[in-house]
Amino acid sequence: MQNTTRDQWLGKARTLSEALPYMRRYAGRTFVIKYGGHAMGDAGLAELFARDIVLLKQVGINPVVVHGGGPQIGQMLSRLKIQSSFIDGLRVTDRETVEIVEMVLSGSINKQIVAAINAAGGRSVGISGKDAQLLTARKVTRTQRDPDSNIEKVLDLGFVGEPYQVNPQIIDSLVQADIIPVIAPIGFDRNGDTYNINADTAAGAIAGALGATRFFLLTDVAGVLDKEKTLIPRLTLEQAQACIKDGTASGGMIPKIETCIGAVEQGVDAAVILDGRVPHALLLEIFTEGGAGTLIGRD
Ligand SMILES: Nc1ncnc2c1ncn2[C@@H]1O[C@H](COP(=O)(O)OP(=O)(O)O)[C@@H](O)[C@H]1O
Ligand SMILES: CC(=O)N[C@@H](CCC(=O)OP(=O)(O)O)C(=O)O
Repeated sequence: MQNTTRDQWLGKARTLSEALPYMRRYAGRTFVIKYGGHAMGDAGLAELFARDIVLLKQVGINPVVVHGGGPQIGQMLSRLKIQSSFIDGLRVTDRETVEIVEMVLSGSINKQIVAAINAAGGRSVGISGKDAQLLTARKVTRTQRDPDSNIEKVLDLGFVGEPYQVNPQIIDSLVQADIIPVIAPIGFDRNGDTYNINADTAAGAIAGALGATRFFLLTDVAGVLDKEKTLIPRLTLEQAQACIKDGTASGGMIPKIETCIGAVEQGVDAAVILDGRVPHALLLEIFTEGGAGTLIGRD
């Protein structure tokens, strides 16, 4: 019994000691963390996530949180009896829907995350892509070939946007004031229209514009899995492309990998896809030798 306790203590000490070189390496660096709607489902996990973000700040890293909330938007729309459909993983968003999307993302979810970080001892401020012109969006278009006529038609997704211009000044100002920014993926255009932006895409564009050292995508799988469902710990940009081409990645994993590739090409050192349902997934990934998810980097 006594030995177990001693071994446990030694184990904890070893883990803390192992973290030291990583703390040194990452002090002063910016990490962008995309916190997905599935990953934030459980209240206990959400509290641990907030504590981990505060810990990162405490050891000198500058965390920037970009959140999603797809399942929560879906719940609100069904409560209001508004139908919702998706094209290529993007929610078709009419004028009525974009109001609900903004209300759920910028209103309730954003403030819940901010409150959790503040309750864990951090100083956090919630903004959306509309604040200080952070995310100018342009309308997303998709085309589909009609199988009978073979004619390509343009599909209208409504107010679905993609980042066109990222102006990260407001993030820099918050970071310099030691505040942890929490960002809702809502954009605007010059006509004053509001756009619903996929949270992965928004986070990747922000990570790229900030030249972040790391970009983390917290999701509901261990990372990128191979065809035998085994976790792939590391992918080069070429290998990541191949995963999409050869069908290893499908569905929601495709835009995630594409976003990671885009972020690395824009100057992010490495992007990591990891399981947000694992307690302290971020800490394990950042401060331990093995890491926890799939790291996508230049080499
Ligand atoms: N090779 C793969 N490795 C891991 N997940 C994959 C792979 N191919 C497809 N997926 C699917 O991608 C999903 C993650 O994308 P998505 O559901 O859009 O996540 P989120 O809601 O967190 O944005 C996984 O739950 C899994 O079903
Ligand atoms: C255009 C589009 O599809 N926007 C997403 C925005 C939220 C999101 O991306 O949330 P997750 O990261 O939790 O999936 C949506 O409406 O669901």
